[in-house]
Amino acid sequence: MKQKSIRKQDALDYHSKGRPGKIAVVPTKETETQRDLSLAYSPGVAEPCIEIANNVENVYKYTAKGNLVAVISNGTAVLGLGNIGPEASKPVMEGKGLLFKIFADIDVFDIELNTQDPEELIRTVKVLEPTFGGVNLEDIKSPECFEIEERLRQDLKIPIMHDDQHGTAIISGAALINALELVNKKIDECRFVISGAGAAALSCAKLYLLLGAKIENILMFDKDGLVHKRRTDLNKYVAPFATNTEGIETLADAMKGADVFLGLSVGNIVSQDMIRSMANDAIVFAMANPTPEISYEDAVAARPDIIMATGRSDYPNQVNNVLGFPYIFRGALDVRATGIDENMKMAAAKALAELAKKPVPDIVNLAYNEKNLSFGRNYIIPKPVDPRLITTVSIAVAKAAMESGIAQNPITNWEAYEQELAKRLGLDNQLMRYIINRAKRTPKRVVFADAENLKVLKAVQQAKDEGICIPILLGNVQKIQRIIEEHNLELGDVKIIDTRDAQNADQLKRYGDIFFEKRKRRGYNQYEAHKQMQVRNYFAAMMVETGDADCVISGLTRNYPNAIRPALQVIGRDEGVKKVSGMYILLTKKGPLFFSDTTVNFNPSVEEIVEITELTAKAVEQFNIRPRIAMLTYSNFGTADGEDAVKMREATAILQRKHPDMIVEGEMQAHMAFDTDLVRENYPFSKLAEEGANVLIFPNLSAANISYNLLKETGDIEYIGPILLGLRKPVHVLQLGSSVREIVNMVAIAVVEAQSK
Ligand SMILES: NC(=O)C1=CN([C@@H]2O[C@H](COP(=O)(O)OP(=O)(O)OC[C@H]3O[C@@H](n4cnc5c(N)ncnc54)[C@H](OP(=O)(O)O)[C@@H]3O)[C@@H](O)[C@H]2O)C=CC1
Ligand SMILES: CC(=O)C(=O)O
Ligand SMILES: [Mg+2]
Repeated sequence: MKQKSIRKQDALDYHSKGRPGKIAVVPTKETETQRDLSLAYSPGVAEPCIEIANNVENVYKYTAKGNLVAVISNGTAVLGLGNIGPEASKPVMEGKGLLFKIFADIDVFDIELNTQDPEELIRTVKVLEPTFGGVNLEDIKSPECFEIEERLRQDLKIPIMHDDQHGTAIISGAALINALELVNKKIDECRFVISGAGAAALSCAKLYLLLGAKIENILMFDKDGLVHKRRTDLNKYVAPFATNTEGIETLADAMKGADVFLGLSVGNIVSQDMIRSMANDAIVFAMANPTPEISYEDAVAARPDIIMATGRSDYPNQVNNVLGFPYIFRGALDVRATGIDENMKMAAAKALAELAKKPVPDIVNLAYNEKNLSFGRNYIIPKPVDPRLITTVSIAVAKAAMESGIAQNPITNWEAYEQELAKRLGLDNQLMRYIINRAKRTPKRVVFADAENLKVLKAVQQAKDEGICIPILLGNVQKIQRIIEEHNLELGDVKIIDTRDAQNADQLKRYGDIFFEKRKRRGYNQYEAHKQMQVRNYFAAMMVETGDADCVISGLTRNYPNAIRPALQVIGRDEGVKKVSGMYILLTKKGPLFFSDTTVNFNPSVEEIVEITELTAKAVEQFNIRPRIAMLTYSNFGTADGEDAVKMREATAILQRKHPDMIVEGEMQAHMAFDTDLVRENYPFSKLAEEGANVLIFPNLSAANISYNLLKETGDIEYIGPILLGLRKPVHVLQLGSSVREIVNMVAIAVVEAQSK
């Protein structure tokens, strides 16, 4: 249920590796030629400038303003870390930028301001208005944040929201609606204890009142204790929540018999006894970040009837404003709302609450390694990776803005808008997420043939932490342990086998006997067969062959044919397979592309092309993707009769005859695989006329190899491969230069494959 906690060094490495930080600016127009540059900059750029000068509304037409949000902080209330300053807040603000982008395709400039003076901050944000389509204020401490936001809301004509106030209120409001429904309690009868009287807590409390909570049923605490009428230090935002109840001093007193605890303060201030003292079916939202008021484990261990939520992604019920801000701004920007009003916030809260009750898509279950998430005590609110959030919440917000009369650009075709929203979700990382999560469901034993390598060991660490595999390492025990220690890896009691160690003589003997039986009439004498087992790639393959492991990740290599020989000799091909082949997956923005054969067959015959295509189609289906196959060469449907053109034409004909349901088309040039307009116009019969290809089969190894290498080098595209197709059991060979991430991806692919063997 819970993921392994994040290591400090991993978090630091993540931020510092490669280009420091997490976001960058990328051009969205062509910039290749001198003409492009003349259009992008002087002289061409003067034309949109003049158009905007004539009518300022044109700024939305000719610039990025309409999709650009400023995430602005002064670093005074950064998560629960307090006033740590503007520079120290930057990783959080870049993080918000990243989330805006991946969840709602909104571009962000994060702006960290070196001021604690509200007037200066207000003035600064005001003068920034021309640049941005919206402003997300973040981690600005109370009470200053209230006035700052209020004044800016009045003065700016673009949507503005202090996320810690309203984002948090919306999400926790949705979670509260659902939690109360589950425990069958009425909000107006519930007793609330709120720890924190800052930006988030006050805003949540106000929304709870709107939802029906009674102010006399709320006890609020700040750093100095109970917010009570007798106190003289309360500011005007907190004062309305002051109670006149007597006999309650501490949080522990207040928690007795309470129905709901809301924590938006600091970590570790609630004890198990306090949780135990609450009313039946207690609702506990311990939302301080990164450390909640009470840990998830402690709270659920304290009593069985609790509904527990935190702000963290590694436990059930993540009540975090990430579920709101990307989609609220998306909806507000798309209708060009002049603000974000109460109606829009309430619409977002209700849409979220409703979404949690709908059946959960498979991709969400997979992402959380759950079989069947459904509305209940451990699922009161949708998960952040739910692809329906963008359509559900953004549409609700856009509609509400139109109802409020603050939408300057009302939407008329909701169906088209919904499709447009769905397209905004990047597809490039979905496949890998799916594969990794499928691997996590039933992790397999993966033997790493070349474990004396830091990159491999780092990948093993990640794969183990993520729960993808049970690793077995081959190599010199001392050497591996030294690398583990030097780099502070924590592999616990992972199994390490040295194939040269006399201690493993029995296993070697057993494997040698089996190998000799297999190869005794194929060039090996008894001595050689046994000796060969000391070679790690052979030993690893034999572990899988004998059932001592489930899949092999073999060494980082330059020579592919040599590296797959042990697997072929020990494990062999799948039934009916004449030749193995290799596939690469390129993770593009438009979704994954599968390339074959990139690795094994230099110049395949028609029959071999047919087999390569069949093996590739089968592998693609394993990832739950319907293959749409283009048979590539230099000719289109008979326009040339060269050797490769004829080969691909004949292979297509055979495949179409053999597999009438297969979407396979050819022969064709590569651009015909994607340009559906061109295909419809010229070759309307093509099976790829409506939707382009996702599988590309090449006429020979050169073409395939050159193509994927060009794409990955010039397109900055992440790839996985080569994935060996056609073996009886999964063995995958790492290319020299594979990164840690690529190795982890490969492990996940091998595990998924092993699951279906
Ligand atoms: N899960 C989520 O989505 C979100 C979580 N949060 C979390 O909520 C917390 C507060 O954030 P925010 O409102 O922006 O910050 P603020 O600085 O505006 O508010 C912090 C509040 O916590 C109070 N506080 C501090 N220590 C204690 C204590 N020991 N007992 C009771 N109250 C205490 C402060 O009291 P005083 O007023 O006396 O200083 C203040 O009222 C942070 O941990 C943040 O990470 C925030 C937004 C979203
Ligand atoms: C989630 C968030 O915004 C916070 O903890 O401050
Ligand atoms: Mg925040």
